[in-house]
Amino acid sequence: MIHVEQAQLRSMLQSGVEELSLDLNNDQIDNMIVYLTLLSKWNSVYNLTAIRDPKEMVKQHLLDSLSAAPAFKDAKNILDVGAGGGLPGMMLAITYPQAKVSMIDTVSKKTAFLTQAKTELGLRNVTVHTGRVEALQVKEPFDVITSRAFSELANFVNWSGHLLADGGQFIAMKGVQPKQEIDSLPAGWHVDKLQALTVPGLQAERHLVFIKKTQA
Ligand SMILES: C[S@@+](CC[C@H](N)C(=O)[O-])C[C@H]1O[C@@H](n2cnc3c(N)ncnc32)[C@H](O)[C@@H]1O
Repeated sequence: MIHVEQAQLRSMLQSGVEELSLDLNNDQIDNMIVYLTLLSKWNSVYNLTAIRDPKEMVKQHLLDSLSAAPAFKDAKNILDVGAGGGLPGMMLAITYPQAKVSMIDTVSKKTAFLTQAKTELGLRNVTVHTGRVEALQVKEPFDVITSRAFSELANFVNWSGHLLADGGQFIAMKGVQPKQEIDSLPAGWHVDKLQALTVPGLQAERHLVFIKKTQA
């Protein structure tokens, strides 16, 4: 991306961030643009995302992920399952440097990109895992487990439930309100809250689904 285009992308991102009323400083916005540049560069070789136009990436990846960010403001230890090119995990790690953000994906070229981006962005709060989430074992369970464009809610909960701390929650990013998936949640889990999201520059429906363990 040439310099002029980067300035345009930055101003698009900045106005979206203002529309979302997010409290991000210039360094954080700059880091998001560095991430976007890396994603765009690696995408030509690694196929990290089908969206190739950087302006569409600002809307459909960066601002889409950032529209969910307020839901994570109190999280201390987040896992992004099926993080792919790092969405929403990278946006959360830049927005909340005080939180630990782990990302997992089965595809090693995607996690190689995430590891490189972590280094280039200087994100000390990021941990990257390669493999299936079902097989992941950690010492410290997560208080929030998230995913975007990952799987049906039942699979998400069944495959990652062992990683959730007591009192923790899943926050799934979905398009249209996933009524059927909610009805098919495994026993012992319930939807605590459903939230419609507005993404600057996008008309598409977006929802957050908050899922918690049902108390016995
Ligand atoms: C459609 S992509 C979404 C990527 C990213 N979250 C986004 O919104 O751009 C789903 C990702 O989940 C990963 N995946 C699929 N099954 C998985 C599993 N069992 N454990 C971890 N990652 C998985 C895939 O490799 C893929 O990168």
